[in-house]
Amino acid sequence: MFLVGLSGGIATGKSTVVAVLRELGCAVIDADVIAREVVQPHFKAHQQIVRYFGTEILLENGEINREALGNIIFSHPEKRQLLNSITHPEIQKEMLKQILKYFVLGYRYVILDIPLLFETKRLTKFMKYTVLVYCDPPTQLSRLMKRNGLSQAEAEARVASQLPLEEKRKLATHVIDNSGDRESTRRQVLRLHARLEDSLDFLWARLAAGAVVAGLGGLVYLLLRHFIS
Ligand SMILES: CC(C)(COP(=O)(O)OP(=O)(O)OC[C@H]1O[C@@H](n2cnc3c(N)ncnc32)[C@H](O)[C@@H]1O)[C@@H](O)C(=O)NCCC(=O)NCCS
Ligand SMILES: Nc1ncnc2c1ncn2[C@@H]1O[C@H](COP(=O)(O)OP(=O)(O)OP(=O)(O)O)[C@@H](O)[C@H]1O
Repeated sequence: MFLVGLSGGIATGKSTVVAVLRELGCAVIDADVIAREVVQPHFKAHQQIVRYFGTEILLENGEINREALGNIIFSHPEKRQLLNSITHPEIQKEMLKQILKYFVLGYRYVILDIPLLFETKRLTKFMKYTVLVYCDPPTQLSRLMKRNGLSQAEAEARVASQLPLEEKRKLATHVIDNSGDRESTRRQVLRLHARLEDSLDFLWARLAAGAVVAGLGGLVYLLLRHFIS
């Protein structure tokens, strides 16, 4: 089994790409979804967030007010660091559990959608491939402003809280450019999927070649033993 890391910048289109991969039957683990689960009331991370950020970041029902917490952490790097140090270990534990589940179910590769994959450098070494969902910076900004109802300054602060896309581009093994329409992105995802499947055939071919070499070696050994004795 191998792992494929999928990342991007904020609002560059990771979820849009993941929707197509899921349609194609791929196993995908979404770090943003897990990040929402691990901060539900009664979880350890929830208590720690309230301890450090105060009850003013809670909604009336006790859940985290994500908008309020976002406004704080995207404009204060040290508070963002603190939130990351609370949530990231919990997110990674849950991701590991889900990887094991897919392994047991017999999936041959799992795609991990991790927004901060390239920022959290030690994670990339577990990935056979890394996919960057890219879109040009003006498009990224306008999609983010529109989707989250943010001002230009607010959207820029969120983009600036991550490694620049051009840096991530250099680190990724594959790039999907989502600057165009959804159809163009879909075609690129289909190509990526075909490559992942080909790479599986390649792995099986290597395993088969290994088995043949081992078999031949065994045969030569038996023949030698027979003729020598
Ligand atoms: C700050 C929070 C409350 C904002 O919640 P909200 O529902 O508005 O956004 P959502 O969770 O859907 O995230 C949207 C995008 O914001 C970006 N983002 C989220 N957290 C961070 C962060 N700590 N640093 C940089 N970018 C981030 C990612 O690109 C992500 O895809 C939330 O993102 C959060 O709890 N973040 C900390 C956990 C984290 O690092 N999540 C990212 C996945 S590992
Ligand atoms: N090719 C496209 N054409 C037009 N709009 C798009 C396209 N791709 C994505 N969008 C829109 O841009 C916004 C961001 O896309 P999406 O939610 O897929 O990004 P994301 O990277 O998953 O975001 P996040 O960083 O919040 O996780 C959404 O409102 C989505 O509908």
